[in-house]
Amino acid sequence: MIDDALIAFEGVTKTYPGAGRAAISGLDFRIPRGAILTLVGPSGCGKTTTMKMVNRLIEPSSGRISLDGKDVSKVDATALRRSIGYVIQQVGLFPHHTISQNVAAVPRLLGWDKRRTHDRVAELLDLVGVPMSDFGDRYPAQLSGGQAQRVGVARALAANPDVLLMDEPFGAIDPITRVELQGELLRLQREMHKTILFVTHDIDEAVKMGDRIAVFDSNATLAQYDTPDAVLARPASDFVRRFVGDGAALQRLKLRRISDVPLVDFADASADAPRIAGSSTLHQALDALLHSHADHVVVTAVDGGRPVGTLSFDRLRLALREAEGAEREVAR
Ligand SMILES: Nc1ncnc2c1ncn2[C@@H]1O[C@H](COP(=O)(O)OP(=O)(O)OP(=O)(O)O)[C@@H](O)[C@H]1O
Repeated sequence: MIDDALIAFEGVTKTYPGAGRAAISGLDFRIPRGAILTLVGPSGCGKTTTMKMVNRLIEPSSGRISLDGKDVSKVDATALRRSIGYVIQQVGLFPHHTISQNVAAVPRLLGWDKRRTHDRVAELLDLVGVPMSDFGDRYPAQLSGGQAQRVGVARALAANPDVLLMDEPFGAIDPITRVELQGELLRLQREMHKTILFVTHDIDEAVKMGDRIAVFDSNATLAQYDTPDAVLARPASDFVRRFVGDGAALQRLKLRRISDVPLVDFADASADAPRIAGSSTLHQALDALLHSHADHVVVTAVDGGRPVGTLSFDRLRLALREAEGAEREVAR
């Protein structure tokens, strides 16, 4: 809902001093409260510039950015930055401070008392899977990249900000840990409902993490702002189509759960059909189908594994087409 936008860009352009062209131009978009917006695009298209204008690390050349209805250029920059969580790729932990001290940085600046700060740090370190009892007294150099990134997330959340800015937060992490961290952030977000601006150059990550995606093109403009499914199903331009690349249909299967699709009675299920939980994605169902000789999977209930129906390859394909049709109806 437009009225519930927490962050709004209106006609925002940034040209760096001496630069021949704008780093980003004519930006207009809104981020609904509690949503994750992923900013994606090729290197140098202006993603980081866009993000840094929200907490005024960079000032726009023209246009207006508002946060909860307030023009950010009218808010004290230090107070603004303390009210917004910020996570970057290189983590940026203070090397000579312990993990606990790092997470406590903003609460200290805000004048929280010792007890409150300690309890908050302990709560957050537990939440991100680097418990204070094991890690609190270590220094950043004594952590793995994945652990340091978790601490970076805890630090950004310390003062419970409404908004999180995340600039390629998992960009330097190995692929397995990266998938783990993505899953954990999504799990946290289901409880936290923060408004998150998440920069990535990886379209797969943008699709997985975003409630909405903003695709920037190499001309420093917004090429498409839409749901991940709509970007994959209906790229707004040749540029977006090329950027999305091959495999858009497969990607879309990752966005739907088996439980969203009407199932067929399991009475006729063949004995060698693979079994898969209804909470799995259609992509996982297809993977199971391709690994078996059966033409359907048996879908089981999340609690207890009781069979609740079957899903065939044809039904899976139909489900994707129907979803596309329904979206077109909504778009009209
Ligand atoms: N401080 C600066 N001074 C001058 N030009 C800059 C500055 N920061 C960025 N730029 C230029 O602005 C453009 C956008 O840069 P930005 O860092 O926002 O892109 P990006 O999409 O985040 O790129 P990447 O994915 O490579 O990090 C680039 O052409 C860059 O060279």
